[in-house]
Amino acid sequence: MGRTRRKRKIKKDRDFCACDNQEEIVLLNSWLSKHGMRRNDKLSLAVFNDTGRGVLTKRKIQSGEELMNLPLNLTINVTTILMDNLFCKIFFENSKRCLVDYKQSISFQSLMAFYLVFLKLRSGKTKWHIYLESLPKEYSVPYFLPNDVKLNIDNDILSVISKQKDIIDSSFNIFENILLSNVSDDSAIQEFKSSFSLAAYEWAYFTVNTRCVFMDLSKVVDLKNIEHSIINLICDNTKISLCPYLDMINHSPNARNETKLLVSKNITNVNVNNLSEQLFCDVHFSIYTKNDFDPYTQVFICYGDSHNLKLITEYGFFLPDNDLDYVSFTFEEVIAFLKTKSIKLSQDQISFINNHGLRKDLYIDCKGLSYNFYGLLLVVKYYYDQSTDVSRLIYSAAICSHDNNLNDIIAPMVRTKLNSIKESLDKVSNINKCVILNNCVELMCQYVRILEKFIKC
Ligand SMILES: C[S@@+](CC[C@H](N)C(=O)[O-])C[C@H]1O[C@@H](n2cnc3c(N)ncnc32)[C@H](O)[C@@H]1O
Repeated sequence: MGRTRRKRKIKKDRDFCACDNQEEIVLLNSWLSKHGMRRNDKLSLAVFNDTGRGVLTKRKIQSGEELMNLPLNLTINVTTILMDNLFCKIFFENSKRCLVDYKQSISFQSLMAFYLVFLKLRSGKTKWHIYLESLPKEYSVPYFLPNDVKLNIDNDILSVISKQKDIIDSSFNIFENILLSNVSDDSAIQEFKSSFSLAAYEWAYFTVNTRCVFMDLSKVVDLKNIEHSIINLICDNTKISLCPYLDMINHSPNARNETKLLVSKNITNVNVNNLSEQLFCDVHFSIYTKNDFDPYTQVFICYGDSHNLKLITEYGFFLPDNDLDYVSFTFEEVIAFLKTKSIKLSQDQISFINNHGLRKDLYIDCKGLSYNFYGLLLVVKYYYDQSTDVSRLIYSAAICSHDNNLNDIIAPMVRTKLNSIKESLDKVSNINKCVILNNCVELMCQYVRILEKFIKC
């Protein structure tokens, strides 16, 4: 094949379509360079067939290369919120003593989401406008599934959605109340008060959920002496940040990368009252890869070791053949099943189970029973067996965790779960598929494979 034909063939086989010419990306790129972002010049944005929008390298990247480097001022982090006086007025110009009444009552993620809704409403009046316009308009997490579709998806997925809903609803209510008791006559805050909605907050919550990166600023900023700051509202830590462009990189479980905070001047432990934009021009957030990437392939980072239940419910995507997937059972479910087989555990057995922490982490994965599930069943089967030392068996369970006698005890329960997942799959097969539902179906099929393999063993 000649050079030109080879080039043409490579182009034809490509699994992506460049998107650097789209208006919002052109604007994003020039906004980023204007504000001092330095990025590896091999990188550009593209839409990939399998993963959607992501980062492409046009030339070979080698392990150890920096992918990009952002001045702290170009990321939305805890200091950005603290320095935004108008936003802070929401809490300070208030008939309620917000810092006292709502002390440690919201997560930092919720506050970030509230701040994003505020920025979004301010549109062209803040420097973040172009960045916000480049964000996805919607997210493919099951949280957004219609209620009638939710009826037939797996319980594990439903339980995550319900926890997300609790957090979102309760923090939304707190922010609504804070806005109601705000007394500022600033027109921007007035406008925000009348337009703050659950739909906007949900979008912002999942923007933060799917795009934030870990960023520890505790060496640079003093986040301990915070009596009069809105950090008082936070019940967890503030170590997450939104990083434009860096948040365009998709996940691969095989990727390895590291981030660093590069501080060129002597900036340490700055008091939250002395923060200034200027100060942080000299602090940069850098990410470099520990992988090699071939020309015209996608550059990935790893968001952390994750099973598909987490990837689907928190990020809205699915990885095929994910060995980390498992089907979980609750202790109560197992006990109820044993009762149907006339197996009732004695008080001694229950105490042994509690003392050895065997009530939790009961699951089956592609390798079989989890360590705790194996241990629990050992207690069920051998606790009163004179010839067996259950404690010793549990400690050697990590090495020897296959015992058909144990698997047989719970086989009927596993079969019932398997059949119920299959029934749900049958029901959803009649519904028009969307990306979200497809992801849920993929996970349920993965559960079926895991349970079928267990029963066959
Ligand atoms: C940090 S953002 C990455 C950029 C994003 N694709 C975009 O267009 O803005 C994370 C989101 O990208 C998508 N994503 C990341 N890794 C993926 C993968 N391996 N396969 C499919 N989608 C992925 C998911 O929607 C996830 O919530």
